[in-house]
Amino acid sequence: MEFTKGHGTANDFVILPDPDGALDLTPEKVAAICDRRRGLGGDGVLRVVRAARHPDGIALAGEAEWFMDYWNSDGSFAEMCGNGTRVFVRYLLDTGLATPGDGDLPVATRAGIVHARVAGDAVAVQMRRPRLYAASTAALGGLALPGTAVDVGNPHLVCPLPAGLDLAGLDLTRAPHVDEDLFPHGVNVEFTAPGDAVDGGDPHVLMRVYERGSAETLSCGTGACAVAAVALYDAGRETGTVAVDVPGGRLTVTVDEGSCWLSGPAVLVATGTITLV
Ligand SMILES: N[C@@H](CCC[C@H](N)C(=O)O)C(=O)O
Repeated sequence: MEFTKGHGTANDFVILPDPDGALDLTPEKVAAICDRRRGLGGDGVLRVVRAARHPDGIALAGEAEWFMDYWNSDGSFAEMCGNGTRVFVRYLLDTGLATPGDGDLPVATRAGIVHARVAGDAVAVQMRRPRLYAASTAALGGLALPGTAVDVGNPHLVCPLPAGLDLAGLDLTRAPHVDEDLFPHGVNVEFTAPGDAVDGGDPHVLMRVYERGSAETLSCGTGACAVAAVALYDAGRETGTVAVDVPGGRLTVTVDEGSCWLSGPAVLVATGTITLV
């Protein structure tokens, strides 16, 4: 079958077109596709299905033609993927499955409808406003790092590093330990440090992430939204724009009264065919 490879700030995905939902995709097949040695390699799979043809999308079919069926690289599902949605939109437009109309392009996801806007290399998606809901801790290599739990449609724990700890030096080859009662379905853990001042005086944050279901990735869009919401809260603000630098590049997050815009580059890099066994 056909595939396309794409990424958003080096968060990379294998895109599988399956308009009628006919593909027998299983966790094992997704894990095999995402294997970086034995497969194509990717942080996740984006299956492109008509909303009306997927059980998780059918209720949204009146609002969006396409459903982003997102899978993590270990074969698990997630409710939402910010960078994935941005790459998904790039794919819809480049392949002509959607046309850039006058308004925003709606995409159905497990976390509801997301609206997208394209400007040159950048794709921006409007998601729900992040909700800060609990204090918790991530344990990493003997360190106990306090953080804030944030719901962006999927779960996050944002842990600003104490002064003196080097973000680049963290060992993220293993999953941080988290409170399994607070996060019964797992959690994405973001570690942050303050960035240099940026023009306009908006907050600027450096971030690394250990993703549920995909281990360390070079970027996480929903994670950047969670990090931005915490940075604004810490600055005594409810709304504003935050530059979030991840190992794969820069994401810009604007939190307003009712939503959160995530913007950054989204590119397609290869197409080909694979045999799914
Ligand atoms: N990289 C994504 C998030 C993907 C889902 C996550 N691993 C989860 O299980 O919630 C993003 O860009 O948001």
